[in-house]
Amino acid sequence: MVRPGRPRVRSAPVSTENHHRDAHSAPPALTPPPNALPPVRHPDAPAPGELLGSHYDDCFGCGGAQAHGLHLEARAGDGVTITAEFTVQAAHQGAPGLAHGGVLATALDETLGSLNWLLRVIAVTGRLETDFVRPVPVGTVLFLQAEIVAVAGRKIYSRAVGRIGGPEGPVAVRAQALFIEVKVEHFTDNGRPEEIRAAMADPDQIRRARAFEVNP
Ligand SMILES: CCCCCCCCCCCCCC(=O)SCCNC(=O)CCNC(=O)[C@H](O)C(C)(C)COP(=O)(O)OP(=O)(O)OC[C@H]1O[C@@H](n2cnc3c(N)ncnc32)[C@H](O)[C@@H]1OP(=O)(O)O
Repeated sequence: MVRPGRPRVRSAPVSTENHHRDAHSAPPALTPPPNALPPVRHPDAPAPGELLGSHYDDCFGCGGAQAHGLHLEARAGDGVTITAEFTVQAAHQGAPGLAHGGVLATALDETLGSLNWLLRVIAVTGRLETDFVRPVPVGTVLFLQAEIVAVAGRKIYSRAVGRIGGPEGPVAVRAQALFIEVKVEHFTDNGRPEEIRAAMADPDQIRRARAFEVNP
């Protein structure tokens, strides 16, 4: 029933195509092309089980210096896979008591971004498609699992799921992504000079940036 005085929202026919995709099929821009290759774990990648640590202290996803950041902790898995954990804090709410969808997308993005370290490639997110399957209450630990599916030139195709209630619990969020390999100049040419200068002055950061950049 339409209440008087309330503008009526007209809905156009909606394609149901995306609603019936299973977790393993991808929309066209996220489907690896026929010439794509399986990802190759770099010989110097962190060993399975090793914590990756933060790539940058001020990163909203993993940095320790961000009071309201996610403080996401990622751990290398077998092959080109990663697991990560993130505890939803009160600062991460959208609806009362529930995680904001953008924060959950950030957790997926950060986990997927960390995967590229296993290839020793610097890459940024080009496309990130997220399905929000279940609400995630404040206080919940989100258990993330991610893997690189294929690589085609500079394009890295990956996917991730986030579960609640335990590492084998029900899926709350999932994502498919396309990362694009970039040179370190992507950051040095575009980032705000103060932070770039500070990052470059930290010897450890430089080592990490080099490690990310070079795939000998
Ligand atoms: C100090 C240093 C520290 C370093 C630390 C690193 C840590 C990392 C931090 C991690 C934090 C977490 C992660 C984050 O949050 S990363 C932050 C969020 N992401 C960004 O800010 C990226 C912004 N975008 C760009 O800079 C450019 O658009 C990029 C670099 C991505 C591509 O521009 P570029 O000019 O270079 O390349 P191209 O345009 O020739 O495209 C190349 C190919 O890719 C395909 N394509 C592109 N986009 C899309 C799309 N949207 N859908 C589908 N396809 C797309 C394109 O068709 C082409 O395909 P093909 O024609 O070859 O087949």
